Amino acid sequence: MIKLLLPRQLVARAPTDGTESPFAQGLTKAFDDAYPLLKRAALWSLPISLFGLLPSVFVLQVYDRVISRSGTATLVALVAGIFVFLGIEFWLRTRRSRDLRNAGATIDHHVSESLMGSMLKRPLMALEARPASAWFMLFRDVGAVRGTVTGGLLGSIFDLPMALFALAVIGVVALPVLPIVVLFLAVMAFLAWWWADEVRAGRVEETQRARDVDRVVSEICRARETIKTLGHDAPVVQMWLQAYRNWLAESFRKNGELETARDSSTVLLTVFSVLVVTAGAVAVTQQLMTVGGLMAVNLLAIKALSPVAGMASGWRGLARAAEAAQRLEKVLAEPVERAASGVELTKPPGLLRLTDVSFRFPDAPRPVFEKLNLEMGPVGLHVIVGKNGAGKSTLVKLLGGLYSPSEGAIHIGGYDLAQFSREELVGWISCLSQEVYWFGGALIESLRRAAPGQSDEQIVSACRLSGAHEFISRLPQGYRTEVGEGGMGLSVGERRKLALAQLFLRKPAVLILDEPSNDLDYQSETHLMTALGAVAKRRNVVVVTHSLRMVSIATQIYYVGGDGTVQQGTPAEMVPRLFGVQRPVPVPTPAREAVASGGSVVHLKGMGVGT
Ligand SMILES: Nc1ncnc2c1ncn2[C@@H]1O[C@H](COP(=O)(O)OP(=O)(O)OP(=O)(O)O)[C@@H](O)[C@H]1O
Repeated sequence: MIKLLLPRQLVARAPTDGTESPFAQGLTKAFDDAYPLLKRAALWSLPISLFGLLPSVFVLQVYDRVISRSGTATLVALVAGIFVFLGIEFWLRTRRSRDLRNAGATIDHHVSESLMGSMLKRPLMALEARPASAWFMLFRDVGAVRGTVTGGLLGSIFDLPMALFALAVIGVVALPVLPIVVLFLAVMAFLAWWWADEVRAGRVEETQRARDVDRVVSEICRARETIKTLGHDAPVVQMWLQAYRNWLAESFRKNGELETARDSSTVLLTVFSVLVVTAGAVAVTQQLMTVGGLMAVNLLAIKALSPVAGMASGWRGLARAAEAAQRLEKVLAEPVERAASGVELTKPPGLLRLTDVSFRFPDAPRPVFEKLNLEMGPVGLHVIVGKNGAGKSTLVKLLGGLYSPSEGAIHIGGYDLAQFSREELVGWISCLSQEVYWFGGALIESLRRAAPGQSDEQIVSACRLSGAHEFISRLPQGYRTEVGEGGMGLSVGERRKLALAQLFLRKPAVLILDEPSNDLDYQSETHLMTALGAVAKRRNVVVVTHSLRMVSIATQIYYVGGDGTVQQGTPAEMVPRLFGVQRPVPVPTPAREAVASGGSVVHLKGMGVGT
């Protein structure tokens, strides 16, 4: 019954398009789990509906038995009785509210969990396809869907039996006015349907425009520093105002319609009361009904009309929820990355091999790479260089298994990357992307999150290697320092050093770093070169860089041409050609020592980079 009453859009099974996402149907499953609670809430509603009629019965009895017959004892009994019943009604209402709250929480929890899983488990390219604000708004949609069971609409649906009971009682105590009540009920139901044009048309223009405002605000918030630095306030305010005014105009129009509907129903209800009293008075004078019946019918008529009026005002929330639900169902059905194979394999050597690899972004006019054949590793410092936009980051995302080749295959130590899940790969190949995001919280905890189970000593060693230990030691709370959201309170270079430490802690076979010396000062870059040179003696280190110093200590250089090709050679061969200098830059002493000594064994001991 409840399934029939609930909006069909919210419980309908979405077409799966043959996708295998474990999160598809997340919404339907959430509603299925909440269903027993909703069913029980509906059952509580039946006695609540009956108890809802008590005040009118009380009024009827007071007028007909107490006032006309001076029955004080009857009045005492009636008052005592109504208080008992009101107590029971209160208890029933709290039970129903609790069930509805739990149903709402169940839906919220399940859908949020599915959405979070679906977002984090999808391939990087699919993740990048939506801006951060779009993801954020999807999480807000969950609240709109939850609102269908915790909001007023379901309550109105549950109260519909009360309307029928009220009509039945009116039929008994005030039959002459029943036709007027039924007529008004029909008029109100028709108006409710008429006003629900948003639901019928399946469009919620206002909601869409509100989402546009949210998107613009979110972008402005993220770019606040850039806006301030470039003094872009005026154009940004214009951009926001345009979106805001669009929304306001639509909201104004919608609210105008709603207010007209509300005002009309208020006036109609007054007209209705006047008609009922008039017809009732005539009926009383003709002794067709009692004065008590006349007084009671006013209360009963309100009970009969209020669920219908409630449904009329609930349409808007329903329209929003239906739109949100459709969007969520579509997103949850989108494919995610493969699940873990479940087969435990020993960590392979870090030899990366690309065989006939081509890669093209969807809808891009030309491929970024075509029939690429390369080998890197299993140890050494492999430096990728090339002009902006040539495809360096794309190449390292392919090497890290974050992008899948359009054609060809990439192997690590003989295993095709395509067969592994992200969780499996991350232990073998760890990447540090160009943009580092640092989660807030105590430094030591955030560092440990990268590689659970590591001792404090191992964490400190990794920080020494990445160069983070020096600045952490200067902080009054040291490793216990609480950092704000997004690493607030740390410099960009400090965040990069922390992220590097996390990478070292994982002890992968391949370390991939996209422009790691960005934001680092001369000494820090020297330290990084020393560390990477040391690690590269035992592991495969792949670095994208524009730094000639970093290039100079490479084992091999890979030049991404931007025409789909990659050329490789030693620094002695490539540096003069690519950088216009005769020989590689002299390597700074510490870095040279590290490279020469196989990573300064003393330096590396216990630093989380041993095999
Ligand atoms: N998600 C994407 N969708 C479509 N095209 C993309 C996407 N990401 C990058 N590109 C395009 O692919 C090409 C290679 O981009 P990539 O980021 O790999 O360059 P890059 O060599 O790392 O550049 P930079 O040195 O500026 O970081 C560029 O032309 C870029 O515009």
